[in-house]
Amino acid sequence: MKTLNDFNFKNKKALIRVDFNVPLNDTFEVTDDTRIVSAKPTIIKILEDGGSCILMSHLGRPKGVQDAFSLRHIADKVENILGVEVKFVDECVGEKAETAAANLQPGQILLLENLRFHKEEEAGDKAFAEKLSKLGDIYVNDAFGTAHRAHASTTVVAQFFPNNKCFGLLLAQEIESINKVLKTGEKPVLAILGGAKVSSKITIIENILDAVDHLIIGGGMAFTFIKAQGGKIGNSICEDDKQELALEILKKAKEKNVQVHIPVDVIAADDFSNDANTQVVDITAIPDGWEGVDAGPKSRKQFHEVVMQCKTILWNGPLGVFEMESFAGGTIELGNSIAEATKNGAFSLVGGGDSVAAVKQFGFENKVSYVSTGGGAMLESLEGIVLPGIAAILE
Ligand SMILES: Nc1ncnc2c1ncn2[C@@H]1O[C@H](COP(=O)(O)OP(=O)(O)O)[C@@H](O)[C@H]1O
Ligand SMILES: O=C(OP(=O)(O)O)[C@H](O)COP(=O)(O)O
Repeated sequence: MKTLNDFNFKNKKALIRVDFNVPLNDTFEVTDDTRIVSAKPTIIKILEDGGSCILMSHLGRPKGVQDAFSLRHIADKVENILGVEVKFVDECVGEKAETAAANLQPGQILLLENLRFHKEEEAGDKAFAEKLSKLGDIYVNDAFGTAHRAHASTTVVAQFFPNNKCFGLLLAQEIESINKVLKTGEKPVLAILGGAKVSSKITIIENILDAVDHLIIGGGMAFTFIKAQGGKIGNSICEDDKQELALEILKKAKEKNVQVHIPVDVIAADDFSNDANTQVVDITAIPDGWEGVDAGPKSRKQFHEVVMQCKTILWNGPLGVFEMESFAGGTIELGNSIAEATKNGAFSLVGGGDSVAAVKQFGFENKVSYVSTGGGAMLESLEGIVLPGIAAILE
């Protein structure tokens, strides 16, 4: 696996795919700069070698050229974080971009305009990728968050650098942390899957059964499993067409000696609002008109005990509707348990858009071993798929 450290960038132009798809507010300020900060080590290493950096990224999902999605909005923020002047060019291919890249001197940084202003980017167009490739001498992919997309800049462009392509430090670190869970994780290994996207996560459960000793199925995910086993779930969220698969997963887990932990009690609410009436009920007997919105006290205790026994912990998906203060308790307690286990030496990996938001909101960011910069990308990796952006470097 070629990484940045296998190259010396002296007098070389690095064409770096970063994922600067960061959230912006109404006045175009970056509200979460994690992805920019995470790309810094790669950029600095190249500059310190005596090379220059051409940064390319998408931002959002624009339809054609839309100023609201211009990377110009984040250029100052990038400059600020890197501590080096960032030149911006309002194109990513063609004469203007090529001239700007050609004029770049060692130690300088150029930020290209949003790749998705060209439909060829998402189409994985070869001619477009070739135009991008003209800008640099060495291709570096450091965009883990977009590694599950087979786009021109993440995948196709690599073929124009057969001997001059490598992973950036962030991407290498992300791969390593996923491997720590799936391949080399110290036992017992625990996966905690919560949240709401049952259909997109249920395939992940199947895939990771070989890698884990314990599995916690919490949050909105739990109800499909409870209903499939004959429990009464009231108005709780459920994906009826996945019930059979849920039973199959429980059967497979048993065959593979994976211990599955599903909440035994829940906080049920009579309305999907922060000030709904609530009661703690058995998860298999939720009254009609009520829905499970957070883990109950017995479940929290049960999960704490499981977490504390495990040496490798993967967490994706909150245990309740954490966006509402009244239903954040289960997620916070789980975060505390994982923080405590990590302090005692466990390796913990958290990923997923909402899970990472929860981790940051409740201050666990520095108390877990690794917070992934990818949502979809991390989930797809856990399904055992070699992501196209990663495969393109390995080929
Ligand atoms: N019991 C529940 N009922 C309804 N929604 C839930 C429940 N538990 C968690 N959720 C919701 O799940 C969402 C996050 O799920 P998901 O998108 O699968 O997680 P991630 O983005 O971390 O992968 C949150 O918005 C949260 O409110
Ligand atoms: O934010 C991203 O993905 P994520 O929301 O799954 O973490 C990536 O930048 C990919 O963006 P896309 O889902 O528009 O291809």
